[in-house]
Amino acid sequence: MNLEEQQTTAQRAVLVGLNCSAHSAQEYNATDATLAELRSLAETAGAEVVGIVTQNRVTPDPKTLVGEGKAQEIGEFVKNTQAQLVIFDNELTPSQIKNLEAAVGVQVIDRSMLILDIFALHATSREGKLQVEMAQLKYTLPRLMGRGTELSRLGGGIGTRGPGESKLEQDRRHIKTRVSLLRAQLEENRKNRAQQRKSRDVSGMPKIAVIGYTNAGKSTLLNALTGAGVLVEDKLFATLDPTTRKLKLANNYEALLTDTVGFIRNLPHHLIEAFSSTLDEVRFADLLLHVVDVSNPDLYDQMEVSQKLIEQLGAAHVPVIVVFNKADLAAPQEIPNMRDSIAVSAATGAGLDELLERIYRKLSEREREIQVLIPYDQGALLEGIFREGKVSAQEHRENGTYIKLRADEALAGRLQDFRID
Ligand SMILES: Nc1nc2c(ncn2[C@@H]2O[C@H](COP(=O)(O)OP(=O)(O)OP(=O)(O)O)[C@@H](O)[C@H]2O)c(=O)[nH]1
Ligand SMILES: [Mg+2]
Repeated sequence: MNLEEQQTTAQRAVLVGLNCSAHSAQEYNATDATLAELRSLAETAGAEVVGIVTQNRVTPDPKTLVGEGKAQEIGEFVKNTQAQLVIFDNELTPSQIKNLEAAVGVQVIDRSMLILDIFALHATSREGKLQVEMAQLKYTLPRLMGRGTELSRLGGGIGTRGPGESKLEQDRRHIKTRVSLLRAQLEENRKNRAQQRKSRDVSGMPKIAVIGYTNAGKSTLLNALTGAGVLVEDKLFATLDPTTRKLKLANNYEALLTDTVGFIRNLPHHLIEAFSSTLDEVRFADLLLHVVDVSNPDLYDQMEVSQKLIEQLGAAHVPVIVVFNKADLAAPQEIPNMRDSIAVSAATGAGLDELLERIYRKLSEREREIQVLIPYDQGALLEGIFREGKVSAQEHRENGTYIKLRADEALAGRLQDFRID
């Protein structure tokens, strides 16, 4: 049975956001935008949001995050609305969860647990499931530990679902063994991916990764450009497993386009760690298409979040084209004018031809290191090599001149027959 079908009626949920003026850390600053996002996340997980409670406080309360009085107020609200679940926008410690559950009388989870829950619902591949389980064992489990029988009473609700679910009632020793096993399997996966990448590299096709905030339209763009048929949904984190398709460009030039898992603010770091093998697709790409939902009022913050994650993933060196998607929903003056950016609509197809051209141009500018041996009777080639390439080594050999250089696509193409790398 599908996990999503297990929950026949929506769980009624109250959302809570704390805004601490004295805190610079983003996770302590719930805003209208983060709460709107929390609502989408909750609805994607199958909850019905019955109310939102907020508090402004100078610093978080170590015991209950919000103040004691506020916690009681939430409890009242839960009773009046017959809510079954309280979801905090801010990160909670295991002891805060325990104290809050005692105060409000129903299950309490935080934003990261909710995100992991959605990941658990949407993971389909074996690798995806292993990655989610690893993150759940590391993040969710410590927050659910020690509740013993209480857990079975709460059983199966949002925040406790997924491949890690059956492990929740096992003891720490078993969990440790499971974590080591998962780590070994994920390492194996990483090696396989590296191997796959290597064989793709041999094909010489450049690799493009489609990245960006969740729900920006990455899968829709992949489908529109390649006819891939990837699932598209107005839900957060519809895509967890990367899909790669061939992209045909001008002059019979081809590239590999990969759709990736979406980004979101305050992404649990255990999740980034667990997904590192799929996120390697980003680091080793030759070009990133950073897809932005230009119709979202939160677009600048979303772009910043994606930018930071690109850096965190070690992909800051990869060239980027910013794709302002959903242009059909935005007024032209709302679309930012930036270097290396383009407005498109993956839904209507507007702007896609120009995007393909830009991709082609950007990839042709791409430089890579090659090694050539130029026979002495082909000396005329040397002039072009020294004019257009960046030569780092040169040596006269018996059957020609050996040269190591960085060359763009055009030069590398001209030298194809003389390559020895
Ligand atoms: N109006 C409009 N809607 C779009 C456009 N592109 C995508 N959408 C819609 O936006 C929603 C999200 O699209 P997806 O392609 O699933 O987004 P994604 O970035 O892959 O999302 P995740 O995989 O969940 O991170 C869907 O409802 C799409 O139909 C567009 O250009 N215009
Ligand atoms: Mg997607």
